[in-house]
Amino acid sequence: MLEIEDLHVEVEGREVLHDINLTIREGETHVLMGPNGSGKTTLLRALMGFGSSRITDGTITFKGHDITKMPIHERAQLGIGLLFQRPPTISGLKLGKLLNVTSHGDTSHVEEYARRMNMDTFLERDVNKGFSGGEIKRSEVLQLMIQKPDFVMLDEPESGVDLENMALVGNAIAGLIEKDQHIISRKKSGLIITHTGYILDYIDADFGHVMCDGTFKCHGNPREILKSIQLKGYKECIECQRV
Ligand SMILES: Nc1ncnc2c1ncn2[C@@H]1O[C@H](COP(=O)(O)OP(=O)(O)OP(=O)(O)O)[C@@H](O)[C@H]1O
Repeated sequence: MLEIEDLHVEVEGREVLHDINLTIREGETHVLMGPNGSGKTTLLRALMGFGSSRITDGTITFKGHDITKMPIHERAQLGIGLLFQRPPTISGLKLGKLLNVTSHGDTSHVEEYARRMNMDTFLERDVNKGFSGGEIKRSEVLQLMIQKPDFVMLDEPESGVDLENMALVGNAIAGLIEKDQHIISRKKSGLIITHTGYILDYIDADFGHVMCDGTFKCHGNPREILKSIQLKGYKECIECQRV
């Protein structure tokens, strides 16, 4: 579904990502770990097409299309969705209106999904305005449930979410990437940034990757990598060099 080849990305004139190679097949879920400032969010923003993450070299292929220079809305139309780490507040745009626009005319599920995410009383509020950290994450997941992307990128979906709502968010994310379906019929793929690994209690991720200083340092079983980071820190990942 997604193929990244030799990607280099600049932010504000500084090369933040280099030599990024990654293949994500249909039905696979990958998790991305790494220390603060290593470039994880920059990668997701480059994959979504934000100009602030400027691609200087390499290619991104999605469903057989070269999307390296494609604008954001066309990538979204092709089936890429992003849950932001810190999404912007959109004053003057009601959440309900945004969901109706995102649903491309099929608004039948908007209220049902909003209720499921405990966001039905937020539909008349401006997007993210005054929302708590956990409410923002529930709102972002709700938007993805309506968008139904084939490839879902999630930037720290656990951050700011209390334990009770973590189950709600975690199960909704599992639904987004069809973890409730048998592996053979699963069509959706995901790339999830996590520091804590809490999301792994709700989705069985297939592959884990560690990013340090703007490039991948290790690939492997997500739970094994997480355990190693918990016990020995990222130093071990850098030395491991299992790339
Ligand atoms: N707009 C910007 N201007 C200058 N530097 C930036 C900008 N955006 C990102 N950076 C820098 O790029 C580097 C990578 O940032 P990025 O947000 O991708 O890291 P991250 O791995 O997602 O970190 P975290 O785990 O803390 O969220 C950091 O050094 C950051 O300061």
